[in-house]
Amino acid sequence: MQPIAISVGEPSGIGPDLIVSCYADRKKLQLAPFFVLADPVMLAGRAERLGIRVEIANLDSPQHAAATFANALPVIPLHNTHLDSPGELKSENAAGTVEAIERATAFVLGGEASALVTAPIDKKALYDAGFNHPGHTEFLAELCARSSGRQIQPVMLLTGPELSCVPVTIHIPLSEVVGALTTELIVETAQIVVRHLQMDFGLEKPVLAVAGLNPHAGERGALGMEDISVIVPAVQKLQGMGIDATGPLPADTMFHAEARSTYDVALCMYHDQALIPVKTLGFDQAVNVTLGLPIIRTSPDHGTAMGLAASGRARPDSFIAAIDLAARMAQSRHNFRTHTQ
Ligand SMILES: NC(=O)c1ccc[n+]([C@@H]2O[C@H](COP(=O)([O-])OP(=O)(O)OC[C@H]3O[C@@H](n4cnc5c(N)ncnc54)[C@H](O)[C@@H]3O)[C@@H](O)[C@H]2O)c1
Ligand SMILES: N[C@H](C(=O)O)[C@H](O)COP(=O)(O)O
Repeated sequence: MQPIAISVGEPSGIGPDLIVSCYADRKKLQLAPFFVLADPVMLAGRAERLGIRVEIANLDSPQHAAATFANALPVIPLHNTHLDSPGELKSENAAGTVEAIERATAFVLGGEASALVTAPIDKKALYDAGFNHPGHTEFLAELCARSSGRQIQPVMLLTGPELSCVPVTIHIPLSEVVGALTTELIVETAQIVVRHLQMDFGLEKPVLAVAGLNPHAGERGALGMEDISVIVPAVQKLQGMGIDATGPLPADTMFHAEARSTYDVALCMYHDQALIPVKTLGFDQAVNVTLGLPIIRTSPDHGTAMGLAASGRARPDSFIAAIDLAARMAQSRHNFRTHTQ
């Protein structure tokens, strides 16, 4: 397997802390080899602030990253510089943050890396600098579409040991959810989820639970019609395709332990319906995965946690889980392709 590419994320947040601390503990954690798209001076500065001894090797390409990994943290330097300003956003840093995502993605698309792990970005800081994508999920879809020349619908999966959820609508205001939710979108999202659960997670016949939108899944139309007019036809279509899907289920009672044991993934209608239960049950272990892309991409489930940058108090667990899951998914996809070709 090729090494994993990591984009540094927002340099003022905890991304750099997690990268250097995971590298320092790589043997104990048995991490798959990775390289980082980052400003090596900023990264070395953060390691020093944290009192972590890390040797950094600047590389031109990922070619020698796996061999280097045992002795030094392989870093492909950004063309843009990153100021080391923990906890303080700097507008000058935005260009390097976007560059890291773009170049790391290109290495995975080009086959020089097996998967992409993204450290968190501060979305508003990038919006203010002219970045016009809601988040990584949508940006990665555009980068992959540009490279493949075909339209890509990205799907966000948040997965933890106790629960996996997919929001059908992602980064949009709650007031726009009803307008964006269509039977076609639910069906297409579910199909992408099923395909990737088979290909990347080794599940032969995934079971989906589809959440309702309104209280009590609309109370038979008395508390909103979308459950009947939009979600029921989607579930029927999916069942007609042979997909094991049930719903719409009242969202308030589908996440308790016994309910969770009946499905592999909950298909939720909006961002917080999906992410609140996953992060509540496993904030330290859950991983954000983008499905629907030609590449594998994972990320920790948390954000930049600016207040913890350079403090030594950022928990690395979700970042470790993101690296581990990326490596397992890359292996699973490789096995799937080998067996189906
Ligand atoms: N993948 C991503 O790029 C990603 C994911 C989520 C949020 N974000 C962005 O991060 C920024 C901050 O978002 P937020 O404040 O809502 O969420 P956050 O996850 O950064 O922080 C929420 C709370 O959890 C704590 N926390 C987060 N990670 C932690 C860790 N590893 N160890 C210990 N405590 C931790 C924080 O200190 C804070 O109290 C926003 O701009 C948001 O868009 C980015
Ligand atoms: N919606 C995600 C969350 O709350 O964890 C997060 O914002 C990350 O989104 P991207 O991976 O698209 O940046």
